[in-house]
Amino acid sequence: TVSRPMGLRGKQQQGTSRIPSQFHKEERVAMKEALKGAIQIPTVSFSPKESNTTALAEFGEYIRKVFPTVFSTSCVQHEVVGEYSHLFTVQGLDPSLQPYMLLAHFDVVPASEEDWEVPPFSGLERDGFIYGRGTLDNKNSVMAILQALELLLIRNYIPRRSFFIALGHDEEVSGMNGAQKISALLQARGIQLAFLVDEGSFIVDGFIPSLKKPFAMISVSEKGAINLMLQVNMTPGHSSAPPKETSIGILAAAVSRLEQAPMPNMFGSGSLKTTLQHLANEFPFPTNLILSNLWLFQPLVSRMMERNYVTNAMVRTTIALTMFNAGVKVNVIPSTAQATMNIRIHPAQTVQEVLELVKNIVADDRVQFHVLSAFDSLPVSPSDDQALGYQLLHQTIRSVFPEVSVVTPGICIGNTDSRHFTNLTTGIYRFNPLYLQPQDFSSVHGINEKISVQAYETQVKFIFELIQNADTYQRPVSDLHEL
Ligand SMILES: CCCCCCCC/C=C\CCCCCCCC(=O)NCC(=O)O
Ligand SMILES: [Zn+2]
Ligand SMILES: [Zn+2]
Repeated sequence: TVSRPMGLRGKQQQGTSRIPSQFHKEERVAMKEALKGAIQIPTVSFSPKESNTTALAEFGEYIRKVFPTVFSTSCVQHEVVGEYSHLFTVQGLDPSLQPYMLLAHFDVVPASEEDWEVPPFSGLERDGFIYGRGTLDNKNSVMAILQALELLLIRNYIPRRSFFIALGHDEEVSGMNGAQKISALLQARGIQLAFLVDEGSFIVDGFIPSLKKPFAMISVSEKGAINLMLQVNMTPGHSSAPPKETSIGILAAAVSRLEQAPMPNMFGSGSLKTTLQHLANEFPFPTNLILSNLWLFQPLVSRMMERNYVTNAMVRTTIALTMFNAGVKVNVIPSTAQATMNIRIHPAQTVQEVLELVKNIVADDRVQFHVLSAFDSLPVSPSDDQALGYQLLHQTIRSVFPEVSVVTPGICIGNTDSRHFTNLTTGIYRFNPLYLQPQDFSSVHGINEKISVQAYETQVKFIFELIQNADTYQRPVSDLHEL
């Protein structure tokens, strides 16, 4: 079924006139140049303790320079939180309306220069694309949110509904110093949010071979995670007379067992089932019938989902080996070997259950387990007709991307700063108004990350529209009758 945004009637609210999302040539040039400048600042998070703080501070100066109206308009207050993160409070005209939040982050993962076609912090434009680390994850959102607000304020728009813009500086390494502190600050002020919009999902295109049309997936939850370090200690010694087993060999065998034994397929108890049911009619025969009758074909579909990395990540807990350390010299048998892995937990499992499974697969008492950090999957946000945030996104997708016929709830396989805001709202939505194809997904944390100039302009337009839609929302007629 293709659900329609039932809660919204698209009618103008008295006193607020609609501003068309049309930008003239000079504005469009300025907005892409502003994004390029943001990409050129290497705001890299290396680890929770190591980031490029000079660049983080420079980024703060940069946004002041390119968005002067945001920083000088009286209805917008700006605060720096946790040294480098930014919180903007945009005061709306109607205090009876519950505020919402637009969330994004401007730190990025490292990028090694030699692998890229263009230098990753150059922000170079080539063939209609702006290249660089952060063009999709997530400086595009940071800049588009501020750009949309700048353009609205220049046009003398005064919002009716208050909203916050929160820009985190350490999302790629936990968000503890940025998003978490912003959340605590707002909680101390007694703020509750109507909803929140963050990065995390897209208009997805080409991830399922027989589905030819792109669809918008709004992630209403995200997977849990464990950062786990395995360690083996053995007696060190001379490499000329090695023991039968070394710390490296024991650990390598343990992690190999983990790679060879995937966690169970949880398709039957996950939200991917709901997502596919929403999409069933978009598939050709016989897939449409198969997806409409999951009671019968669930085993078949759950196996189909395992065929590519992304849909596989949606049906099970995944384990990625990301760091491996041992040894200091070629003729010295090391005492210690360490392997660190990043586990993403399917919502149908808990941290404890997954740790038990991992221990049973390793099945070697010489391997020590050190949990570096862990959290369960996030609560599922509402996506029904009454869910304001979901319906506003739905409405805005329909108007900005009229060619997209299906909007569906889904799960985010990555983690986002939004998980720090569960104390402020039950309506957490992860959606980037951009098309994403498998090769784009590979570039996120990978090489040659890029955004088309046209896609970035559309992202600005989307936020420009979303802010105005949040001001013109009217409760459904059925609700009003009940009053
Ligand atoms: C039928 C379903 C097909 C679905 C295809 C899904 C396509 C992929 C959509 C979203 C990709 C997830 C992006 C994740 C962004 C996470 C941001 C991030 O890097 N956070 C840090 C971290 O997770 O470590
Ligand atoms: Zn991100
Ligand atoms: Zn990221």
